[in-house]
Amino acid sequence: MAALSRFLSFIDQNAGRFIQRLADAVSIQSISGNGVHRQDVFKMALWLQGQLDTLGVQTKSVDLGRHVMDGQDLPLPPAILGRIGDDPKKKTVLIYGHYDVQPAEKSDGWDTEPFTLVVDPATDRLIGRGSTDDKGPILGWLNVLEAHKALGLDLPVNLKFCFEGMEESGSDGLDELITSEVAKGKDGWFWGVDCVCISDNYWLNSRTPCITYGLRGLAYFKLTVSGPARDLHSGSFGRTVHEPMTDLVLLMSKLVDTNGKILVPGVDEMVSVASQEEKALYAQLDYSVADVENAVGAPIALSDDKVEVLMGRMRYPSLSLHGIEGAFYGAGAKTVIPASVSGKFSIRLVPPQTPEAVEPLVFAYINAEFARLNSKNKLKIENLHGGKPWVADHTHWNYEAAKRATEAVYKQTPNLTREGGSIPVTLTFAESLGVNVLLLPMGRGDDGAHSTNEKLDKSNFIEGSKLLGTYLYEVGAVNA
Ligand SMILES: NCC(=O)N[C@@H](Cc1c[nH]cn1)C(=O)O
Ligand SMILES: [Zn+2]
Ligand SMILES: [Zn+2]
Repeated sequence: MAALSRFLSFIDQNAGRFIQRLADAVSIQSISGNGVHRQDVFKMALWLQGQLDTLGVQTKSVDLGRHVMDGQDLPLPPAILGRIGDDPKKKTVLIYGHYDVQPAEKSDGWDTEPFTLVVDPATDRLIGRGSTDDKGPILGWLNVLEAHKALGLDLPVNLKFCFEGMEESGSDGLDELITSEVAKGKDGWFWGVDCVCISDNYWLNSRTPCITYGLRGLAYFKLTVSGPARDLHSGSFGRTVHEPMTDLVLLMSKLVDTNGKILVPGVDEMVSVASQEEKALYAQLDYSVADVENAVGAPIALSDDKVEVLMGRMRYPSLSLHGIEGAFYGAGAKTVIPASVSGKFSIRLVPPQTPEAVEPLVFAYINAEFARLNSKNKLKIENLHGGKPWVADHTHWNYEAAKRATEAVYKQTPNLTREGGSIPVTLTFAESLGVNVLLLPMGRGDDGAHSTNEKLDKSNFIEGSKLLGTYLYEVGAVNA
């Protein structure tokens, strides 16, 4: 049997063990967004490095220094770099993924314990935090490596790996590592890379695989309004002082309208209007308004027009309000006037927008709106983190290889998409290595990444592992 067929059979035969390995990974609470779980992120890094070592990958754990998060000085989780194979006749593919996850508590509304992988026998879903974002895809690469090692097969390409533990919280330290390695030339870890593959996004729906050539960028803001020296009794001080929460809610209400239009002057206007030709590309995609409503679990799409909905996700910027720190949110009816409250919101950016171009518009607008309130409270605006949008050449051989692999595994033509989310390091790889970057997702559009009951369908994990391996064979066969 040819190498590829043996690889594919091995994945099917070992599905049970692969799911158990995913359960082991999910059980490590590698939440990067707070200090409480930082040691778990380190534990996850060690676990991942151990797996790669066992599978014959030469690895190194790179210390990325320290950073301050919510006033706490914390060690940054390491980048786990790896390489296997150095045959000059073969192409070299760089794989990126992240081993950190978003926070999750059962009380958020999960039906099961978030860090215990549950295999639902009724739906064949693998439910748990990180199952689809991004532990499932990372383990897909481990499955490919294990199959080749166990079968004594040579990999069709040389592989390099870069796995980070801070993606969900701004990728601190990673850009510096990549640029310093690139500056070392032939001695750098990324020397000789021909293309990059990232599996860290989702199909548009739950039936059609896709390959992705664009990501939105991000500018994340924190808006703090403070007044009294301490929290106040609303009976004693209501209507006697300027209340921070009132000011903050008024400011937050002026950022975006209920149809998604961004109200910060100049932000929406930076983006060109789509031509009829471009709209035709969105019309071709296998997608419907029902797909978005199914993914979010309610009939709340902003438009009945599929093209408008798709462009809202892929082609236009969006502004979302995320939360208010310091506000009363518990059960009961506490009659407090909070002394200081911070609103969090972010803008997803598309070309030609950049965080640097958008930030002054946001600051100027909010300062002007705050001045109109004639409040004696104090306002502070911070830009917490951000990243530029990215668009790739989808006619490149890297995309052609991914398309052939998808057709071979799924017997379907993939949707060619731009993703609404952000992976800031993508642009760093594209610019500093000067090579083509491809996004090859494993999970479906209804996986609920970042949400409650996050899942990866078993078939997506298993067929997705086959896809990643088949893609490597297709790259190995390219003559460019
Ligand atoms: N799977 C990619 C992803 O979820 N990226 C995050 C990145 C991010 C930035 N700040 C917080 N998270 C995203 O929200 O798009
Ligand atoms: Zn991710
Ligand atoms: Zn994520």
